[in-house]
Amino acid sequence: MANTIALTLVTGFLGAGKTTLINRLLRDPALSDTAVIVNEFGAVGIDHLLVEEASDGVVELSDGCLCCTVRGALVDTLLGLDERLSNDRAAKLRRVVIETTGLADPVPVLQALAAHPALAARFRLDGVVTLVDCMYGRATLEAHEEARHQVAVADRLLLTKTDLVDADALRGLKAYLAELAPGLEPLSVDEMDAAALIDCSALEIGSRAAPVLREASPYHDHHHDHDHDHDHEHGHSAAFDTILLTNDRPIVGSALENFLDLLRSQCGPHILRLKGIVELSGRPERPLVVQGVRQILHEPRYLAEWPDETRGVRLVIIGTGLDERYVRGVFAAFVGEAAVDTPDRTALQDNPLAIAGFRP
Ligand SMILES: Nc1nc2c(ncn2[C@@H]2O[C@H](COP(=O)(O)OP(=O)(O)OP(=O)(O)O)[C@@H](O)[C@H]2O)c(=O)[nH]1
Repeated sequence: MANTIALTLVTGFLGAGKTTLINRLLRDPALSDTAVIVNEFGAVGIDHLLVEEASDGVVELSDGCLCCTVRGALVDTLLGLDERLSNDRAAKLRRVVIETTGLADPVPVLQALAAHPALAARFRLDGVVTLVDCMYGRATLEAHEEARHQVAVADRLLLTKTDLVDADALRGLKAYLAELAPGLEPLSVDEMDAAALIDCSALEIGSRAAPVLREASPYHDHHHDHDHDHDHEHGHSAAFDTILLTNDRPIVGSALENFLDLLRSQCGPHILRLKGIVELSGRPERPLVVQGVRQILHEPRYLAEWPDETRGVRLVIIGTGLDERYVRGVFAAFVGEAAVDTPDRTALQDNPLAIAGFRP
């Protein structure tokens, strides 16, 4: 079975909409021959919980960022994919979609895939699909080299959140993207079926990635941080902090609202991404998914059911220059665990701004 499985790398900065696209892909009957590999960043895996069909066909690759520490794990996962899937899915397998973390530089991942003889014999790179968030795309691209690499090597550029910007902003972003990836016409992610969006077989594949691959040294000298709790600093353009906040009891809706509101007002410029699964005390049977990208909180939604046994509150905050002690102190206050030297919740809640949608 030589070289028959198409590989698609889905990339895009934090919060660009990768998981949303993956969920669309998984619902598309045209992709029943597809397996998805979801890469997690940081000490906690939330993404795989948000991938709705967390059953056969979805393989979680956790505890590291694909572009550095888990390249070996990716190779192993691809080579051992048959054992991870049902016989039926393995027999039908024609495509593998790899969702990278938002911070991943796709170049070393592509290098790892291209350089491995056993992989090269079984898989062919169909394309790199890069999602760009129309709200924050420009600022993100200007600030983060990884994001520019994601665009530079894209075979297909997909614009997300076009519904949140006006025509002028969209034109401006497209002009900027045309400088980074000349000749590549961005498509809106809503423009066609999910399967068609990721199918790059008609394009001249590899042509965009090739020069970047040639320029980059195959094993650039990373500072590897295998712990991955904080200081995700290994060749990325800046240090990224990840803070995991957990509490094993449900939280009151208004306390969650006020916590998030305070967090955004006090730490907003330092937050790149916030996501979590929350048990609200008024509605414990269904988990609330909280999503934030920079200062914007997206509409929270309830999942139909809990994806695993864990209850309570799980929130991940990824950012730069975050004051972890402050964030933990405020969280502890809102979940009722204030220590002596942390702020009092009543004082913190004295905040007139409320975020719609959190009350059950
Ligand atoms: N309005 C709007 N919201 C969107 C769109 N695409 C994604 N979102 C929302 O943006 C938030 C982040 O989307 P995700 O799909 O989780 O983004 P991601 O790229 O997987 O995020 P990371 O895994 O953190 O890198 C979610 O609340 C989505 O519902 C879009 O086209 N329009």
